[in-house]
Amino acid sequence: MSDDPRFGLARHVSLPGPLRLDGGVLLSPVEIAYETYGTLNADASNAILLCHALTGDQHVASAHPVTGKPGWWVRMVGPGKPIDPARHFIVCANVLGSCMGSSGPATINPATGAPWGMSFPVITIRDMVRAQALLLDHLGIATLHAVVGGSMGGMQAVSWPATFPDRVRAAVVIASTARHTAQNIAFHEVGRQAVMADPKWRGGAYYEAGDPPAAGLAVARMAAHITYLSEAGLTEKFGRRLQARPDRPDGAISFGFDADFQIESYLRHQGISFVDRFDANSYLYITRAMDYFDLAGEHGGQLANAFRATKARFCLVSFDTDWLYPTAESRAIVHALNAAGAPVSFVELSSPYGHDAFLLEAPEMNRVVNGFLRAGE
Ligand SMILES: CC(=O)SCCNC(=O)CCNC(=O)[C@H](O)C(C)(C)COP(=O)(O)OP(=O)(O)OC[C@H]1O[C@@H](n2cnc3c(N)ncnc32)[C@H](O)[C@@H]1OP(=O)(O)O
Ligand SMILES: N[C@@H](CCO)C(=O)O
Repeated sequence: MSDDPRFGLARHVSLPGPLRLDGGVLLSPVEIAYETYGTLNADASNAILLCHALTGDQHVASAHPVTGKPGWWVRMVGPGKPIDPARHFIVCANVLGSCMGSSGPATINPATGAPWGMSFPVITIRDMVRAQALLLDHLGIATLHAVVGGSMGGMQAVSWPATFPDRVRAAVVIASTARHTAQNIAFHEVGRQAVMADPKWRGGAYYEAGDPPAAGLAVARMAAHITYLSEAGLTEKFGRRLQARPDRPDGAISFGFDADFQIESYLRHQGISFVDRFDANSYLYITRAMDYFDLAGEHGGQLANAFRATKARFCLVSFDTDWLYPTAESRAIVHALNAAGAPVSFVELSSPYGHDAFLLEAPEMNRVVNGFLRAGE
């Protein structure tokens, strides 16, 4: 860990709260693990809050402590990048319910001295946002220069001006939506049932045995990962090609149930590597939070109502091959912003990579985010 403010500083804070959750529970204390990059300027006007997606974390531009891989948005965050520690004070916090240091099912319930497990309260995207606001209070940041996020990070980004209309000047919402559809909920339910069907899940009380429901979580990730890709991307990357195996040097079909196709081997790899870095109960809680997300529902059934009180500028970005949160979902937000009279720019970008395109090299996305942020500086 470097003390150089241009690089990520890993921090953790235990805030007394209490935080009143949408489900009615008062959470106290509120543990938040977060990273900062750059320096807060004298009038605290250069803060950017980055919001991570479902399985992301605070390590946005620093190496992941388990996998050792570079942070999940090094393409967007860093010296000379659109979100630049030379200009911005960048904050990225592990969301409530996750497993990288913030309060969640794997953390200790102070009332019992044992991990919360499934007694952790059900949380919402708005609860995540409120926890982030507590962190900003702690950091002395009254108003954000911008809040930025993709996928579930975009749900938080679009919720921020709706929840705290005066605390954010700009929101960048990428590959996201203002609500989960029946199809979104359906895929999540398949994943949750895979976790719960694993006998090692034990009703969520697997921490002390040290033997988590890895098989169930891996299957959940495999199913979910398909939704992050596109048919064109899968065809280009794998097609119907067979996986090379030591027992089949001629590359012929094996007529069995091992991973014969490259796509099968790839998905198994994605599933197996995921369980090393993620907690199964957190997966249940966060997917549930996403399923409950319905910004219009939170505002009397009219999405435009969510934006009437804010003066924030908005930037919406979608990808043409994202069938998880297709462009129509971004357009619905744009229409609501127009109806509310909020300034918004919107672009649909072309990419063969589906939903996860926002995590990959996307020069156009960087150009759009850079231009939008600079216009407010
Ligand atoms: C947004 C956030 O907040 S962070 C969370 C985001 N991170 C993730 O979702 C991590 C998992 N997701 C991914 O890997 C996503 O596809 C991306 C977009 C992040 C990365 O995409 P890409 O760089 O194109 O990587 P790709 O999808 O090809 O996966 C590469 C991995 O598959 C492996 N792989 C590729 N082909 C095969 C195959 N036929 N058989 C087995 N493994 C394979 C590679 O060896 C590599 O393994 P490694 O990650 O252990 O090094
Ligand atoms: N692949 C990303 C985006 C999913 O929405 C993740 O796992 O968090």
